[in-house]
Amino acid sequence: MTETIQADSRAFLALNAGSSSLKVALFGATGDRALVTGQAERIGPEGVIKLKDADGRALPVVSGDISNHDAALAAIIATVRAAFPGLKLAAVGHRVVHGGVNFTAPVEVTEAVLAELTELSPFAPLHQPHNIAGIRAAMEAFPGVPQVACFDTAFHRGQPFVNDTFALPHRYYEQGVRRYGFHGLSYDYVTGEVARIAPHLMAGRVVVAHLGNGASTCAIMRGRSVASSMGFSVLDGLPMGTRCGQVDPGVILYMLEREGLSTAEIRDILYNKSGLLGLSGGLSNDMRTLEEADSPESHRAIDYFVFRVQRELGAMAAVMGGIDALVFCGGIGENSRVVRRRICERLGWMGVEIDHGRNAESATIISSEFARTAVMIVPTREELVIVRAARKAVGIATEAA
Ligand SMILES: Nc1ncnc2c1ncn2[C@@H]1O[C@H](COP(=O)(O)OP(=O)(O)O)[C@@H](O)[C@H]1O
Ligand SMILES: CC(=O)OP(=O)(O)O
Ligand SMILES: [Mg+2]
Repeated sequence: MTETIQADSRAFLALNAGSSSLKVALFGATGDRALVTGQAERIGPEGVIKLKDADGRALPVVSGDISNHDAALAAIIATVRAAFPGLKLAAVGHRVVHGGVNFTAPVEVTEAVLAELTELSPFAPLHQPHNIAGIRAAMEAFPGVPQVACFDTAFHRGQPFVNDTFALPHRYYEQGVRRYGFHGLSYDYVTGEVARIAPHLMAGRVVVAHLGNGASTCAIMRGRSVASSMGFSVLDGLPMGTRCGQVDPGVILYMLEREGLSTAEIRDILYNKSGLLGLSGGLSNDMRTLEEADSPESHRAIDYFVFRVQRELGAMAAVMGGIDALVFCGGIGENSRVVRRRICERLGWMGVEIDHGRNAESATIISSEFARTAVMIVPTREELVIVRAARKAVGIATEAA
């Protein structure tokens, strides 16, 4: 069946709790090939768990309950344990969405670190509590094994002040009310891949569109993040599965003053009831379902999504004075040919022109031969970035990708 991990070998587990998914990967001490990859997706009543070994064979799932993130995590750990009896881990790496001002690099988790991360939960309520629960669950399941937290915000921390701040009284900046940006583990991986596949492009101006259940864009100049569409919390920028993306703050005042809503009710609207779900009149937060529905409600949601991605990509190119490459990643960016095509059709003015055949095949390079701007698809591997950090934390050098 599955490849066996020898008793003396050291394995690394990566956990990545997204808003709609819980992704997992098991790696050996070296190499980029995972022994197991998989995920619980559409977490909720219709959720499913799929795990496969290095050869793509499905692992038998131990428990199918994935009505919430905790149940999904328990089922995933049980499944991995059953597939690798006697599994010994050298470290577990975790995606942690918010690292605030202080966490600018991966860190080994202690109770003090957990306390600080818990303080940041209100700014990423769909993620941070699951990230922290994942760390606690892994501490319990694998006692004594180092837990390494890897931050989505870290990749962006070197951004220039003008992209890092809001135009609020300066004391807010001092208090840590900043434009952090997220999806940094994904952008880190994509940056490495573009540098490997097309080094001349990474030496220039690259715009990445991470389009998943959460979505953001990032402007990357000579390999460094200089701007991102997400801000202080994971709400800003693009519309997402259930999150609103950019809204005029006056709308929040309207909800408070005119509608008399409580902060809990407003939080629920902004995080859970908006985005594709809200726009489609409650039809779905899932792009696959919306594409299949082909109804006025689904069109409304997809049209807005495409329009806002177009706007944000234009903004990212503008802050760099132009663009050399556009890269798609995330569940929608990697898989939805229709959304990619529709976005790219609106970006001809910035030299984007795709080859429809390559786009239909989801090829690595989908721009047409003579297009001024390269367009690429890079399936993101946040779990690999996490495992590389976990290996580093326990003193195993990671070979160059
Ligand atoms: N084949 C596909 N076509 C269109 N959308 C897809 C496809 N596969 C996945 N998606 C979309 O990707 C999104 C989930 O992205 P993902 O990056 O996995 O989520 P998360 O943000 O939870 O990590 C969902 O909206 C899903 O519908
Ligand atoms: C930061 C964020 O929105 O993450 P995800 O896309 O995994 O929900
Ligand atoms: Mg994700």
